[in-house]
Amino acid sequence: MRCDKDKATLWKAYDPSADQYSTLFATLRHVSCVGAHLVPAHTTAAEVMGNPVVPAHPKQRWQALQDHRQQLPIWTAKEKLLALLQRHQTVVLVGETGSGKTTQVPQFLLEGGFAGEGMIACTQPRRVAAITVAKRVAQEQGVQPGTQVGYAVRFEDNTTAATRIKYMTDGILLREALLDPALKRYQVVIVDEAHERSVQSDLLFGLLKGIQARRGHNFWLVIMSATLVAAQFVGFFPGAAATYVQGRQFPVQVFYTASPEEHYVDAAVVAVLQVAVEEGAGDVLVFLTGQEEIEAVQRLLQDRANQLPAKYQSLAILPLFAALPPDQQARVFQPAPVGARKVILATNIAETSITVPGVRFTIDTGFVKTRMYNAKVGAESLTVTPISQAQARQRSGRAGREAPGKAFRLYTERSFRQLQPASLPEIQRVDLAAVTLQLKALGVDDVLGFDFLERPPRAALVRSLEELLALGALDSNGRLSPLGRQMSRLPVEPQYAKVLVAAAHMGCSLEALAVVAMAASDQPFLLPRESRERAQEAHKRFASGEGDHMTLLAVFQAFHGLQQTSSEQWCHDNFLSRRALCKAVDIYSQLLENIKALGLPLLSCGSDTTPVRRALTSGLFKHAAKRHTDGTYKVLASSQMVALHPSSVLCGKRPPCCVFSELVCTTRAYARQVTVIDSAWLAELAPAFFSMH
Ligand SMILES: Nc1ncnc2c1ncn2[C@@H]1O[C@H](COP(=O)(O)OP(=O)(O)OP(=O)(O)O)[C@@H](O)[C@H]1O
Repeated sequence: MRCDKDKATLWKAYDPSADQYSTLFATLRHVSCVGAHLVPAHTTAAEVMGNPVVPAHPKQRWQALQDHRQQLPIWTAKEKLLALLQRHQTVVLVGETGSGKTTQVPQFLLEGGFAGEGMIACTQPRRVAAITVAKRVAQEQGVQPGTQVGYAVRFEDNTTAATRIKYMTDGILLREALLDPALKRYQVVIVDEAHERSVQSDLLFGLLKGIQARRGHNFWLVIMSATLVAAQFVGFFPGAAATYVQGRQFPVQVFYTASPEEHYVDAAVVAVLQVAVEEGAGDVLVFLTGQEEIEAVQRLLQDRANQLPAKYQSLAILPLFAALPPDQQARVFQPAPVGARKVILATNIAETSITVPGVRFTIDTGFVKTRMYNAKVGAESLTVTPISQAQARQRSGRAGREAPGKAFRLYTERSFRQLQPASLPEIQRVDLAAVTLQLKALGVDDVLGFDFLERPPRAALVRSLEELLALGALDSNGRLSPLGRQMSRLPVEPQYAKVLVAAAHMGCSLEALAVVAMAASDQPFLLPRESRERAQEAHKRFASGEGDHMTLLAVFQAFHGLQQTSSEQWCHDNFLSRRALCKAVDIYSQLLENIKALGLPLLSCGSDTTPVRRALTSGLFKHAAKRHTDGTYKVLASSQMVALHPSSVLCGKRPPCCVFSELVCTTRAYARQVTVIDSAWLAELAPAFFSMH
């Protein structure tokens, strides 16, 4: 749908040549701040008013929730769905975003007796969705989250023996299948957002099909999706039936720009300000591609919103991305401070399943960051790519959850029509080593013959088998080795799992755990524009001549010993992100428990870090590189030429041989997180790989 006439002005505003743009922009840029202000994102409504928020009577609130539930379109399909499940073990349910699938279907099945004495699992591609939906459904059931309705995500299990409906990430269900291959605790598994086709859900489809064949009539599957992909699933699961739910609760008006936008980030900023100026009440959800971009937009918006005249609502700008700590993510779901409009700057983690209360407007930049595996180079990279039409619909769908909404797409209608109908399934474009290891651990010996919904490229599967063989996770017959079984129990990529197991045998578990936890966390070094040089000086204190991993280790060790009170000041003085370091400590503790559970020794190598670098070599050898005469580096496995990343402490130091964590492809190929090694270690620690090459 094109924008209606009176709103055309809004979109003309994106055309720099149009008067509207310059007028509005001038207003926004030059009006001095007369009372308009930004409410700090963490201020609650009660704080702004100076009064506590008075909750409505719980009984009334519960009744209102029940009334709301029954108005959802899915209620018209309740009886039909239950009747279908009496006749079919698998039902594919297609319904528009906001029709009520995620929140209602598990409750229908529980009330319909399908859980028997067991549980209903409902999987989500993302943890934030699993957590928020579980909390909502617990409210609707009138119970505390974690009791009858609970959730489980990586590093957090909020369920008890009383739990009957369990929301979880698809990865968690796969991990449960490692210990309980028939998933006996569950009578029903619901795979939600099936169209997203995450690697984990693609593995689940094949696995669940096998479980259903073995368990027979006591195990139901419900595959839910907002897009029309029913035929593929019906064809895959024997005897499956499909059903459709018409309609959504509230309409969403979709707007496009009149002409293509050159800079989508700028366009997003202007669009938010225009909503603030031209639209009525309601919060705004903006889709961007990643943390750095979100933080940049947050700064820009804060600067510009400060100049809005007082008559416009203040903006409470809140980021939302996967690496954000849970308490900060939770702020997004709280009401906006009184007199303010929430502006949520999110990655695609806000794209499916979740309802952000208050959101009436979405702004869709049309881009997403996607993981792509380059088989030639044998490395993955994160690239900003256009979204698919299905993603655009999901994004718009977030606007009409509690009332009619508006979706502003920062691209033309023509561009929308040119987008792919759906994104390429993740399993077709990522490194499959982790997938193959998981399948082997689940008892699937013939990975090439596994019943995939859509088979990944054979060459990619073969390559992943070779990689696991080189890591020692498989024996020469292609079966999971004892080392491979240990690796499969560690919730990190296979190469890091190998580092951890090797480190345990080399007497340096504690150091390796710290390095892996730091590598898995976010960038800890802060470089504020205004004090860049001071920050660089501070960071130099941790720099190790042996490379970035040892530098990360030094930072971790210095931080880990601090008290909570002194750590804030210490991080501030050293220009380090306390958030990233706390996250690393969290991951460290989790991995420590995993290593203990495997019965591996937990030893420290003290100040000689040679064993840690050797352990790193035994996992990262695929990323080993030797210095070339011209100072660039040749990756031994692929012969690709790379440079050391400018952020590396080794940049300019030219060590003869190194291993690195990842390849980053921007204007040229860079090795990021680099460690100096002795080239003789390669043949010693990865003989299978270096004889193959
Ligand atoms: N946390 C919440 N707070 C407020 N309302 C909510 C919440 N979660 C769900 N709702 C309400 O329930 C409705 C149905 O949500 P539900 O997630 O079940 O829909 P859905 O069909 O699964 O949508 P999608 O495909 O987008 O996930 C929402 O539109 C919203 O009105």
